[in-house]
Amino acid sequence: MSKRIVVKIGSSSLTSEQGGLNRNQVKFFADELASLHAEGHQVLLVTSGAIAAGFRRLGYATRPKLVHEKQAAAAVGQALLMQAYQEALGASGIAAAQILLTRPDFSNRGRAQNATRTIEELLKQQAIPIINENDTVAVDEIKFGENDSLSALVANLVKADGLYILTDMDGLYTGDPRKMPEAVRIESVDTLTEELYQMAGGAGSSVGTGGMRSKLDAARIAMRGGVPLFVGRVSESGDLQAAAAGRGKGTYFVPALHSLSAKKHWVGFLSDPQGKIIVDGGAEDALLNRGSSLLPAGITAAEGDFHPGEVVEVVGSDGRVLGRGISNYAPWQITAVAGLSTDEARKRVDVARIEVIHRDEWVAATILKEAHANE
Ligand SMILES: Nc1ncnc2c1ncn2[C@@H]1O[C@H](COP(=O)(O)OP(=O)(O)O)[C@@H](O)[C@H]1O
Ligand SMILES: N[C@@H](CCC(=O)OP(=O)(O)O)C(=O)O
Repeated sequence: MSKRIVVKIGSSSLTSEQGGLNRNQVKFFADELASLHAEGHQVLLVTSGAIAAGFRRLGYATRPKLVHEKQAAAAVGQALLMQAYQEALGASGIAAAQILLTRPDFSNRGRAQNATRTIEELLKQQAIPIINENDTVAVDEIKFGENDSLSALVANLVKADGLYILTDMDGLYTGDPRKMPEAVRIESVDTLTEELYQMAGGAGSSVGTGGMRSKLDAARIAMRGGVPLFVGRVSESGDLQAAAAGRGKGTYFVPALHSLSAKKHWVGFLSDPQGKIIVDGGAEDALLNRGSSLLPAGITAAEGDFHPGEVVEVVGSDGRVLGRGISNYAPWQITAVAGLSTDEARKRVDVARIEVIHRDEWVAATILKEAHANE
């Protein structure tokens, strides 16, 4: 059966500690991806390595530490990286497509939809989208730094059937095997516990960034999106196909069966609320206990500067956050109809939908907390 597969390859698998791209490794991974592609799967690649590939070419002796230096190194290395993938995938007749993303590309629904549409078209045309963070424009507050979380967000965005995070270690161990030789591999994980986080350490080499800790962060994102995840090593021909078939050298993370719709997932976990709507006790009960939409009658006020279609928090009369949803109204329209019956409201405002927040575009705070508790 054809699957949609996101593969993430870390800097440590593609570059050497002294800097520079290992073209043989790029060729090896490109061939692995081409094999999956030839089996009829839709393949997306999230690749790191721009900074590590570029710093020596730019004249730095070691991987730079300052943000603008890393950005400069990435600008050089990203071109080298893409050139190597183009060449290696081209040999199998596959077009390699570069996509550079930053955090707002996920939190802004319009941008997320645009990215999705482009990716869908590339997949339809049998290309392999090759994704990295847009390092030259990402500043501190919006930077992923490592690509593990980025790959999980991509997997959720495209509703992947699986995410494969490839690294230099064959899975998550009970401790960092570089420091604890007695550590043993964990074969499968269905709940992310504090204990697991204690076992996961930082990066294993000077070119890697997040270590196993950032891979667990990625697992948290992928699992709440319902995407199964594999973290492990692909070092011999056929390893990636084996991993995709459930026989990989690594750890499998199995998400809970139920998951939110893509839209609710975006509202709950990716969006950036732009304001607040304050509601009375009746609306609170309707939203939290009766699965209803938010109607004008239960609203007391709106705060913030948001536009219809943007996400807002819904707050009870005591200030507690009840959840968040997409507002179909601007704040002035809410003020005009707050407390009115639906019929009265219809006479005062011209809106696409009379529900201020539709139930399909609403996520209760309890669901968000539950998701965190299970992580
Ligand atoms: N509990 C653990 N199990 C396995 N590896 C671990 C663990 N804790 C820390 N690590 C380290 O994580 C490294 C992989 O992450 P990282 O260096 O960021 O690579 P990448 O560039 O592939 O993302 C391994 O080389 C290993 O040294
Ligand atoms: N965007 C950066 C990623 C940095 C990095 O090393 O990430 P990772 O391999 O996930 O630890 C780059 O391409 O260099």
